[in-house]
Amino acid sequence: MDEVSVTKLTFSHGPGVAPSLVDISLNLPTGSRTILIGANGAGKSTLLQILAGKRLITANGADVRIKGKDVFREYPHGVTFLGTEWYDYISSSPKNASLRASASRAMNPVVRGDIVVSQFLDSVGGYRYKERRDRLLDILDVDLDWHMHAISDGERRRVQLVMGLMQAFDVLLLDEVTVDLDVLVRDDLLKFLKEDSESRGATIIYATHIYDGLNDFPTHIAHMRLGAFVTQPTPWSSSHATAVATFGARTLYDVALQWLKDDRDFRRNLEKSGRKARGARIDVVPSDSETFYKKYDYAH
Ligand SMILES: Nc1ncnc2c1ncn2[C@@H]1O[C@H](COP(=O)(O)OP(=O)(O)OP(=O)(O)O)[C@@H](O)[C@H]1O
Repeated sequence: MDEVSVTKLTFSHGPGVAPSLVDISLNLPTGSRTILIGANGAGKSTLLQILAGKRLITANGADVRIKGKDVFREYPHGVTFLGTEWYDYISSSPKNASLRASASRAMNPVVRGDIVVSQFLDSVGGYRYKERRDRLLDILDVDLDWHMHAISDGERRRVQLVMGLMQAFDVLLLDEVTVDLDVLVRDDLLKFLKEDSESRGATIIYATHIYDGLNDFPTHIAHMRLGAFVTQPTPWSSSHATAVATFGARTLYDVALQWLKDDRDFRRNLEKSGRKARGARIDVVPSDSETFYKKYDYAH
């Protein structure tokens, strides 16, 4: 049985809004580590949020399962979603529903308040996972005596990651959260996640735009464009020869670059055939906003 399986998933963010995911299907084996690659807006976060049970889908024939369980009916234990919000970090397990609810109300003021990291981590159950928490404190180089209101964004992110990862997961849904980590901490974190996945058979899906230092991490890579897979999750090998044979490029970075160039060409072709274009506009008539702001521009 696949650890994660999705069949015929189409999802729109609202009535009348164009779908962000179109007829997605995927199957990921236990212990796999998949990198989702795609331009901004490709649908990576939406897919991860649906897998995390954070977005409801209408009954349109889609089937979304983790560990064999339908994520909308019987949410499986052991799934962790790490996004950019603090309350994302409380495990999706129903056991934590009340903690998640209070976290979503109270977390943002708390994490910027005058609370010491050790107390903060205990307040979200850190004492239950001491051994793993301590390992993460070392890896993420976090000082238990830091005051949450007096640390940098990157340091706050590190505390956030300790909190999110201290409970062992079976499936980790990771929506780019390493952007403000320094490269050494990021590298140590990726090593930890890889080792953790290998030793416990945990499955990871990771959406990112940072491919440096990631070549040895995934077991699979996938390419999303306009809410669909252009390349389904496909086994990845860090051997240059195998990567060239399968994907036509030597490194993950080169593969991603090629895929994103393909995406841009694809979009430009769509624009040529009538889709609304992006980028600078060569308007002859000034827009209403330009006329308005020019009129009240006292700087000149
Ligand atoms: N809350 C929302 N309401 C309406 N549309 C949304 C909402 N969130 C995302 N979308 C749209 O859904 C599409 C997919 O967005 P999504 O955030 O999943 O992309 P992504 O691949 O994660 O992008 P990025 O790399 O920028 O994070 C985009 O076209 C986006 O405009």
